[in-house]
Amino acid sequence: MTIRVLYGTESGNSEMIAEDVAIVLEQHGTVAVADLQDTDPGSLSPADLYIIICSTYGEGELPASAQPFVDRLVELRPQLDGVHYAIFGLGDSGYADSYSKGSEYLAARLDSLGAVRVGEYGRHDAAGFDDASEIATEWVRGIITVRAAA
Ligand SMILES: Cc1cc2nc3c(=O)[nH]c(=O)nc-3n(C[C@H](O)[C@H](O)[C@H](O)COP(=O)(O)O)c2cc1C
Repeated sequence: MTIRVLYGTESGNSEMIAEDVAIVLEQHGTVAVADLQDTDPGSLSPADLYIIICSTYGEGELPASAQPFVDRLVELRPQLDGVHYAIFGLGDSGYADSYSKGSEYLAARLDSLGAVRVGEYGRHDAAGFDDASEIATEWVRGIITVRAAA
């Protein structure tokens, strides 16, 4: 199994978080980090575990680097039964009507194709004072615990 950390970003925060999360995950196996825009939705495999880090932009939209992945996902509609993923959404609750909607949209598309979400939905709210990296690395340790117990 490879743990594949996929990020969708507009201004780079999710990429930084993906790199930090990958350092934690490297203690648990083989890890590969990739931008969602370089990922083929048809390549998602039940043999791997996907850790998705994705922000929200515009008014509840996907960030630029996640958009082509989701467009392809909607077009191809690959069968994702048995594909396990965990997701961490970066957002800002100051955008009250669209808080974290971009990552939620991505998760909903994966779910609709049969993928199985693992563990808690991770979140970082830029309106608060929490350090995104600390929140995300703690969250991903929880994901590993949940997977190990499965
Ligand atoms: C122009 C702009 C629009 C944004 N729109 C939203 C939004 O609708 N909902 C939300 O939860 N966060 C929104 N955000 C906050 C971003 O998701 C947050 O800053 C995040 O950390 C950016 O991560 P990234 O650099 O990986 O794209 C917006 C930020 C900017 C600058």
